[in-house]
Amino acid sequence: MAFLDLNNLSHQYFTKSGFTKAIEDISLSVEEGSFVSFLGPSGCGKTTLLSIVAGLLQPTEGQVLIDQKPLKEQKASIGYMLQQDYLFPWKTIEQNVVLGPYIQGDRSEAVKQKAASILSEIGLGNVLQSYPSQLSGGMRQRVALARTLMTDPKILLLDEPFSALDYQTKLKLEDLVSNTLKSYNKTSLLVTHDIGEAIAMSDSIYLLSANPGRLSKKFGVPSHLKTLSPFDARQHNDFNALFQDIWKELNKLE
Ligand SMILES: Nc1ncnc2c1ncn2[C@@H]1O[C@H](COP(=O)(O)OP(=O)(O)OP(=O)(O)O)[C@@H](O)[C@H]1O
Repeated sequence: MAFLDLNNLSHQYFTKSGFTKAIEDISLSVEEGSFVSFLGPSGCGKTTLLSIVAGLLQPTEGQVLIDQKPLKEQKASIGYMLQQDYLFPWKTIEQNVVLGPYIQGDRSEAVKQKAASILSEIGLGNVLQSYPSQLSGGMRQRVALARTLMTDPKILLLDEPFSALDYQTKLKLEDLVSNTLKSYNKTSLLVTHDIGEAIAMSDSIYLLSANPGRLSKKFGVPSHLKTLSPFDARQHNDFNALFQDIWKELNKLE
C-alpha cells in the first residue's frame, strides 16, 4: 500500500502582476522506504511540489496523504535537505546535530549518543567537537543529513542537496545518502537537474513538463544498478541506456 499519495495537486502563485500556474494535476503514489526523483526543465515546479509535500505551501487544489491521512492532520515528521547546509557556525558539529531534539526539550544523554552513533555511521565520528568552518562541503552536507535524521522524519525531501559539491564528492555522497536512507527505511523525494544522480539514487524517476509542471513520464531504475557503486553503475550499459532515454524525453519537454 502506498505510504505517500499526492492527489491531483495543482498550485498557482498570485502576484501583483498576475498569477503563475506552477504545477497542474499531479497525482502519484510512493511506497514506504522507496526513493523517488523529479527531473524537469527549470521552473517546471519541482521546488513548489516539494514545498507542498513539506506542508510549507498549501496547494490551490488537491491534497497530500501520508499513510492515508491528510498531511495537516498528522504529525508525520518531514525532513528537508537543501543545497545549503544551514549549519550554525558558532556551534560544534555535535551541537548542530542535537539541535532538533534540544529545541523539542529533549536534552537527554540518549540524544547525544544517537548523534554520535549517526555521525559515526556516516564517517564523521571524529569531528563532534569541530566547527562547521573546519569541515569540507561534503562533510558539512553529511552533518546536515545527520541533523535531519535526528528527528526521525518519515519522509526526506532533498532539493538539489549536492549541486554545490565537486563531482567526486557528489558521487560519494549520492552513494552514502541513498544507502543511509535505505538502511533507515526512509521514504525519500529528490529534486535534481542531474540525470545521473537521479538514476544512481532512485527506485523511480518522474519527469515534469514545463509551464505548468505536469507529470510527463515515469522511469523505473533497474534494481541491479543499485547494487553497484555510483562509479561502477555509471559504466553499466543499462545506466547509459536509461540516461539516454531520459535525456531524449527531457529534450522534448524544454
Ligand atoms: N513565490 C513565488 N511567487 C510567484 N511565482 C513563483 C514563486 N515561486 C515560484 N514561482 C514560479 O513558479 C514556477 C515554478 O517554480 P519552482 O521554483 O517550483 O520551479 P523549479 O522546477 O524548482 O525551478 P528550478 O529548476 O529552476 O529550481 C516558476 O514559473 C516560478 O517563477
